[in-house]
Amino acid sequence: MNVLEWPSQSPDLNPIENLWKDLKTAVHKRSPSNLTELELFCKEEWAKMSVSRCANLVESYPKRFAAVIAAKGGSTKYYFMLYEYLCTLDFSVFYFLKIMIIRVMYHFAFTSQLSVTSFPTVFSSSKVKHELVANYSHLFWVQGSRPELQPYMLLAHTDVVPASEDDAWEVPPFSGDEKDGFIYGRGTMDDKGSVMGILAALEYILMKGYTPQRGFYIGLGHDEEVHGLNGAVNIVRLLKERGVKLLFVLDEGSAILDGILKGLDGPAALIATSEKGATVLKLSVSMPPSHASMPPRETTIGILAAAVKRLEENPMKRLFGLGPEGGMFEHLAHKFRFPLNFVMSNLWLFAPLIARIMERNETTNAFVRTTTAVTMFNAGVKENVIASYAEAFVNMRIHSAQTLKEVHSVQRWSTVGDPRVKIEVVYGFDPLPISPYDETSFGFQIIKKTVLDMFPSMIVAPGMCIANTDSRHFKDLSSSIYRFTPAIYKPGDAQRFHGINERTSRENYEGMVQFFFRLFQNCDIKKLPDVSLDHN
Ligand SMILES: CCCCCCCCCCCCCCCC(=O)N[C@@H](Cc1ccccc1)C(=O)O
Repeated sequence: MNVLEWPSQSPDLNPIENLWKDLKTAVHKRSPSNLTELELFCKEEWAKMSVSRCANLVESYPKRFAAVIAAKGGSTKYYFMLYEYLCTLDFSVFYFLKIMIIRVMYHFAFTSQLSVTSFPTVFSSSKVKHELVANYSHLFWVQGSRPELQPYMLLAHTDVVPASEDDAWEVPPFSGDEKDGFIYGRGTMDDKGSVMGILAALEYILMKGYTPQRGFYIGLGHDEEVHGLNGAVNIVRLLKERGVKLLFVLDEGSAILDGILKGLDGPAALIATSEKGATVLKLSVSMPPSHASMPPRETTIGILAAAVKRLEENPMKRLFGLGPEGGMFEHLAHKFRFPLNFVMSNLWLFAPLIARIMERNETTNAFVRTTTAVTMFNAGVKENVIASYAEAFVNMRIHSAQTLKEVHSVQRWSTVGDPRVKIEVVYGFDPLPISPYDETSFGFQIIKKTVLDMFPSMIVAPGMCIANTDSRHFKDLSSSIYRFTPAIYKPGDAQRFHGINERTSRENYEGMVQFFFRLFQNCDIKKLPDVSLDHN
């Protein structure tokens, strides 16, 4: 028998993928509540698979071949049917499986479709070297005509958090549908918009025959939403092995805010010069299980629930003004309406007052303190058994004026405050260093100039990223790391990140392409006013 080479992760060529889909649908409908049930339901549903279903799938082979050949090896309707289905799965036992499969599929769509059809010049230009890192991340090197100039790097990521249609999206989250001038879909803001914006700008500048003087890298991670430990970390490792040092790095993490900061006249472009630290703590309580008819005075669930409640009722202390957000508000002060302009210019006096106002809103509260979010709570196996084990996960984002060590000790000794609650650190890292933003900082000034080229009257100020980005892995390659996407966000938009109805306006997307197109050229300017070109 002649055994042909077979692309194992090509869902449109492998009908077995459809059977996996059938199996998952059937098991999902039965809602297994633990691993034993999951295994049992899988076996039972697998045994029910009909011979005719298998025969039909095998018969579809010739059509699949024809479709793949017609798509020149690209994706076909068989792939997309399966993909669409996967996007409808909810958060359940399939959560991790789903992330993994969706990631593989996105990669598949990305490499096979985008490269050939959407960005032909990028992928065929002799100036561009493209390589896959850790199988799914992309590293581009765009050769400059002056190798003596230090390169810079743009970052974005192709992976996304899950989205469920059950969550009442206005359009299906993976449709990419356009409605009222907005492109909807998971990833449009975080962070496929940037991926497409950067590549479209590169395609365009190459098509125009522009040869950049300063070489640059583009890194597109595939696992930012799960820490970037394979994508960004391996890109950094490769660059380190090659002895690369970067003039500056630009990633997602802040934007142009319009109407979000109350009292500010007009939109402000906030170029984040740092990002918060983070830690996840696992709290757990154990005790022997017992019969629900003879409950102990306190249960694992009750003890843990009380600890979690204490965490929510005792937020970390206010630190407003002691980190880079202080500089941000001082820069913006003169653009606030009276009396806020006076208040903001005198943070040394008014910071505690402003902090109290800002903490009332969940977005601005993130600038005031280390935040505490209880994100997962698991306990119990049966409704008439006292749970022997309860666990909760607490996600904290650490304010720049605090350290990881300090946060851990506060939680351990004062807030949780119950020795029966075991506290384990799942992971943690300190707030990131503050990148320079004075007149001699090339990266900051070039990003600012590019914003001003597009929006001449825009307020531009250093900002702070309240979440985390892949750029944190690059701190050994550059001391100038900035987080900024040239998109305009209005009230309500912050909630679309990881939420429902994620979308980008046509203008924002076009602005993104324009921004990177101009940035590529601005990085070639000979001299900043009174600055040396290669300052880092
Ligand atoms: C003053 C008002 C500010 C309003 C902010 C408006 C939004 C500005 C853009 C924000 C972009 C945020 C980008 C976030 C990327 C992201 O989600 N990263 C993830 C990374 C991560 C993954 C797993 C565990 C820890 C960390 C995250 O931070 O959760």
